[in-house]
Amino acid sequence: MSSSKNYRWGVLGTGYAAREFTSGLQSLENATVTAVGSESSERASNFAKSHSIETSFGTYDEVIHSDSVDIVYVGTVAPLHRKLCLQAIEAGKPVLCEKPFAMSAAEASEIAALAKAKSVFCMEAMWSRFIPLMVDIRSRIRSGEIGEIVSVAADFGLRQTPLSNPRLFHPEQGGALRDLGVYPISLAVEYLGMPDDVRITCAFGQGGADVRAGGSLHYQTGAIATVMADISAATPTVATIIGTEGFIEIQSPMYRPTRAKITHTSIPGPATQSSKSRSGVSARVHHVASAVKRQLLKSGKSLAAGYRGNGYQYQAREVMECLDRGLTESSTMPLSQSIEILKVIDLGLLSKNKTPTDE
Ligand SMILES: NC(=O)C1=CN([C@@H]2O[C@H](COP(=O)(O)OP(=O)(O)OC[C@H]3O[C@@H](n4cnc5c(N)ncnc54)[C@H](OP(=O)(O)O)[C@@H]3O)[C@@H](O)[C@H]2O)C=CC1
Ligand SMILES: O=C1CO[C@H](CO)[C@@H](O)[C@@H]1O
Repeated sequence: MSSSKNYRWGVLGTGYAAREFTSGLQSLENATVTAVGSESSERASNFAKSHSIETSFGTYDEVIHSDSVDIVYVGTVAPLHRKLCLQAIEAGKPVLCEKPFAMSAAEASEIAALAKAKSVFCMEAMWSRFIPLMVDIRSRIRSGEIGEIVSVAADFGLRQTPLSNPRLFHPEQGGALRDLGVYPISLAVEYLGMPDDVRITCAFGQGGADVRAGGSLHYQTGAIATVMADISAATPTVATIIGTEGFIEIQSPMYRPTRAKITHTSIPGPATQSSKSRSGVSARVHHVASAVKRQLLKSGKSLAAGYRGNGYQYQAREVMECLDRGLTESSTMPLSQSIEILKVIDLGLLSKNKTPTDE
């Protein structure tokens, strides 16, 4: 389904995310960016010129209250997300807000509560969930192709320094967990829900930001997720979703993938004649090895799906389709999960085993 109405978007922010999002949005036929806002009228005006946007404002507030804006995109640094989302919702404007959705689960809950009270649409810009391959993977998992999900493993690491990317090393504007960890955690929360126990530890840099974070999420069902995020070292940036009847390996970059592999597994059959005739440990080893071989023989169907442009437009299309249908939330990225992602991050940042690092 694609939205029929033409929606006018107002962009808050003029940085990297705002630029990428605006380019993506401008590739959609039914969306127009009509206004951009910044804390500096010069930055807003330059952004408007380079993206052919008709109006620029030197405040975010003017965009939110502009009569020519139907939907607000919050693309500023995270400490401003709460305030800007609340202002937009108060003004009755649907909001799409960058990740991390807020600075804490408490802030996210406040936004979600106001959106609910005012019946205004609000969604975290977790663009990964709307990338075509992720949509395909979701539908396979929902139809039971790999059975019940018991484990998710995902990492996202970039090799950056405080000089190459100061925002990432700012304890409030970045940090490994809030900036990159949201993607692995979002995947775990999507397929396993809110964990019953979070065991994440962080290594903090001299500037106070967590530069590396890793650990596990545990569920009463016995399911376990492992997550890793790093802003100072590149990691494979891959993900694996494991079910009782198979697994899906999402190739790099796991947050906007185009390739994956699905493997269907089977329960190893009874021991073969030859292994039955052997005795002791060697027979057992032979039996397990041949079972593994049989499983691998059943494996390995490639999944591939490209995406158009920079991929940021799919989340915007979701917002507009939800509005067409009169919804105040997306079922693919519900606010309850944005809150859960931040609960996990809050717990991770509180972890007792803080390790200092030179980075
Ligand atoms: N979805 C994605 O792929 C990506 C998402 N992000 C997310 O987007 C948000 C912005 O990140 P990004 O665009 O990379 O950051 P940038 O540093 O490139 O831009 C930051 C933006 O926030 C505004 N801002 C307001 N107050 C401050 C302040 N005190 N210090 C710095 N900037 C400020 C800036 O100014 P002004 O508006 O006044 O011009 C600018 O618009 C973050 O939440 C980040 O996690 C980031 C990268 C990619
Ligand atoms: O969210 C993000 C997605 O990827 C970017 C790098 O390509 C990050 O910098 C960013 O914060």
